[in-house]
Amino acid sequence: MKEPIRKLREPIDPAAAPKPVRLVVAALILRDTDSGLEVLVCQRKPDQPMSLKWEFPGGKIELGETAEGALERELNEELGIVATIGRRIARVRHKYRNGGTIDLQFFMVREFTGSLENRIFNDMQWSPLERLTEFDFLAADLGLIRDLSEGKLL
Ligand SMILES: Nc1nc2c([nH]c(=O)n2[C@H]2C[C@H](O)[C@@H](COP(=O)(O)OP(=O)(O)OP(=O)(O)O)O2)c(=O)[nH]1
Repeated sequence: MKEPIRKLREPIDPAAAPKPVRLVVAALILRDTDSGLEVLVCQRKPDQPMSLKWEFPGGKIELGETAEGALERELNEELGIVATIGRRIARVRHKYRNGGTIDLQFFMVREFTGSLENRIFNDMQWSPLERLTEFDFLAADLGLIRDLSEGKLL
């Protein structure tokens, strides 16, 4: 027998409702040097949430965008480049302590046009893969940072 539809007595509390998962894309922009591969790392500003932590450039996927399309847009906004988005290297899900969950996809970028310009970050640096653990990265990135620094992914 079908359950009758019951009237909702309690008002819905928006603060108690689960937050939707945020879909985020980020780029491992790589360059070859005589001493090996380097990747571009970026530091969040002091007035941002999770201030001064390090991350890879990127951001949230907007409605109607593909992951690659979103990343191309973010890299253009943040760094002033037109990037060719390469293969996806990793995907992680992470629950931050504020209750927000992110689904984070990392893509490789080996080619771009334009010159890198720091438009939004506190700082930006090229890091050899084996030195990535010296940066204070966002918690969701830590597994990837360990694997990259141990030469496991690239
Ligand atoms: N771009 C980027 N974001 C990351 C990384 N790791 C990680 O946890 N994130 C999180 C931080 C942010 O909460 C979210 C990216 O959102 P965003 O770049 O569009 O905006 P935002 O920092 O202002 O974040 P928010 O306050 O809107 O949550 O993903 C990473 O390596 N790169």
